Amino acid sequence: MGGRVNEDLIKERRKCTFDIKELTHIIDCGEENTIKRKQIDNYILNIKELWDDVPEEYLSHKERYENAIKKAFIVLKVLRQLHTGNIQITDHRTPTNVYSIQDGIFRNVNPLLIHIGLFWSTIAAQASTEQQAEWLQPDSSMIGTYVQTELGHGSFIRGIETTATYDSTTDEFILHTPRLSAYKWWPGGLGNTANACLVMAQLYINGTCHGLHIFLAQIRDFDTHKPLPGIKVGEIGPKMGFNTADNGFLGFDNHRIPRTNMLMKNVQVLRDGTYVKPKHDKLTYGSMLLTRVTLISDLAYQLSKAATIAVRYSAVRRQSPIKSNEPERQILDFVSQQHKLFITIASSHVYRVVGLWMWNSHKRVTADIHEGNMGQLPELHALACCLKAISSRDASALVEQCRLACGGHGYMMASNLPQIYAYTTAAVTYEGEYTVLLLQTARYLVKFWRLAAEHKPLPQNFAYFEDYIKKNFEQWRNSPEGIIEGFKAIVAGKTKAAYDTLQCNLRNGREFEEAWNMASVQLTNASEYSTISRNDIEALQSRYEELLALIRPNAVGLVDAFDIRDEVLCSTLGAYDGRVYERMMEEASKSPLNEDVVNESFHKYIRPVTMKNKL
Ligand SMILES: CCCCCCC/C=C/C(=O)SCCNC(=O)CCNC(=O)[C@H](O)C(C)(C)COP(=O)(O)OP(=O)(O)OC[C@H]1O[C@@H](n2cnc3c(N)ncnc32)[C@H](O)[C@@H]1OP(=O)(O)O
Ligand SMILES: Cc1cc2nc3c(=O)[nH]c(=O)nc-3n(C[C@H](O)[C@H](O)[C@H](O)COP(=O)(O)OP(=O)(O)OC[C@H]3O[C@@H](n4cnc5c(N)ncnc54)[C@H](O)[C@@H]3O)c2cc1C
Repeated sequence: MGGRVNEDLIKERRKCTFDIKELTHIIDCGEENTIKRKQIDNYILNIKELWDDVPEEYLSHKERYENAIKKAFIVLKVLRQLHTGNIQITDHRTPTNVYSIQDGIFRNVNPLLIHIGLFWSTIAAQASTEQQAEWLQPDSSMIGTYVQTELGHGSFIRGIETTATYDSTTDEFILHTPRLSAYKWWPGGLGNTANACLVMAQLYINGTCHGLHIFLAQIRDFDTHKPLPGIKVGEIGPKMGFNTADNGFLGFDNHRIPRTNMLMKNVQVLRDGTYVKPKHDKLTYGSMLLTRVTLISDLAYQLSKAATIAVRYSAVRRQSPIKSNEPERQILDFVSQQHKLFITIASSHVYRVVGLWMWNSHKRVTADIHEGNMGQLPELHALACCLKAISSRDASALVEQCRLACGGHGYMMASNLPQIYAYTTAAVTYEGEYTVLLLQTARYLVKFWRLAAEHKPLPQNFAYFEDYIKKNFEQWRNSPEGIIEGFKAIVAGKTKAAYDTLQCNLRNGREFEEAWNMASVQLTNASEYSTISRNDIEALQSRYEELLALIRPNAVGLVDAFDIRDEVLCSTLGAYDGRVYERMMEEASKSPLNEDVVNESFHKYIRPVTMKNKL
């Protein structure tokens, strides 16, 4: 859409006091990544078949999938070319959003998300060298997915019922779904797209269960795409979001796969049925750990999209004068609006930085694991659980806050805020449900509290538990260091309270698991435990209001620095030029209900009633 940029946005951009490009480069982790991202964007923007004229909301469930899968394979081809061809990408999984353009292409989810994001990465991390050489061929016919959750078992994966029984006479595993609750349910791309999958199943050898292991199974014929004999597979139906992801169900009726299809890097089953244990029990859960880490950066990016839309709109939208004799003000001038939006910008930066830090920690810990050192794995797991849970919960709450901050227009699908919310809130549940993951972190903290309470040596990271017990915490100081100290006190106090409740439940004769369950609200809830006083809170509040006023002139600059193209934002409210009302009218004109001046339903249903009364 051509035309002038909105006057208010022009003024906002003139007010900005910092170098927007410099911040963009920081966000992209270096100017070279910004250049790379823009190269990819421009390349992909020129592929016409990837860009729709008709908003996907007007398509049926089936049409949406068909449109998305068409695009997914064009994108897959481009990604392969990028890796081998003229634009070199060195580390495509760094969380710098070099592929953020995909959000614009799909406005929803790439049906190959799990194929690219989980299937290949799990093989790369958990298959033996020989298996990788065979399966990770660039011209492989496999389109895969990650099949773990069952109709009856999501969070508690030890309860998974699908079995893989070793048959030494044929050197095969027999995959079986014993009952309805054991049907696999949810995996992305399983419904229609995948012809292969990684299945999490209970391994049985000679009647002994060895727990959960991962197996590669072909489920559809590579040529005809028909389900193989013994496979029942399909799509699970419409969801709140993720509607282009063809999430599916899957049942096995004694389906045989070769023994060598178990992922055997960390654990092996030999030809004679000998089971060779892994070095750590939970290495099989490695893909979940990696995805949790990756998600933090993705959620930061979703926040930056929502903030860009809501801040630009708030600079353009004028509503109510502040003083009665003045013209209507930009809604961005209302301090309550600033409070809603600036926290979103800040949170995006926080989760971007912490996501990158976690990404690097994951790389470091994985390298240690390759050397046989598992020492850092529990801490990484505890951090990943907590940060995945908190970032997804914060991101969905803040995206919703941005939607509300755009008033009624934020409720329009054309604002793209409802879609960003539907996408973001799914992450609270998948890849480890919020409460369940918080309880994993609580389990880790309580272990160290127990050491502190028993005056046993603590690792350096937990020295503050001892400080709390010895009341060594300094008086509250209004400074970044003071805030960190305050947080440490809160963690220590909260852990102590939960631990005390747990002990009390145990003293009252409860079994540990039951005592844990009774303490679980305390284990997941925070309280105030620091030495902060009422005066400190008042000082913090006024500092916060000062900061809102300081950020105000830079608000548009800050979101411009996220450098998200209009084609990715897909929003009538958030485009760079701020021509909100023109875009809204243009989008409305695409509604099929505007195709005919008089809709045929008038003649069929309305007129017979309204005119009958007149006759
Ligand atoms: C690329 C982007 C893609 C985005 C789209 C993603 C689409 C979505 C995909 C999915 O959702 S896939 C399915 C994901 N499912 C889950 O995340 C299930 C969540 N549940 C669990 O992870 C586990 O059941 C549990 C809650 C961690 C409990 O596991 P389990 O019952 O086996 O454990 P316990 O016997 O209680 O032992 C806990 C023990 O194990 C340690 N631990 C647990 N997980 C890990 C891990 N991943 N890595 C390392 N260690 C782990 C934990 O610390 C405990 O240790 P101890 O305290 O006993 O020392
Ligand atoms: C969009 C989407 C995509 C997905 N993609 C995939 C995929 O590709 N592959 C795949 O295998 N799976 C996938 N999943 C499934 C996902 O991993 C599960 O939904 C998730 O792990 C939660 O399990 P559940 O749905 O069974 O919830 P439940 O475990 O039944 O949880 C329901 C409630 O019970 C509570 N609860 C459960 N256990 C405890 C406990 N121990 N203590 C306290 N409270 C508890 C939870 O907090 C929650 O409030 C996807 C899910 C979604 C929504």
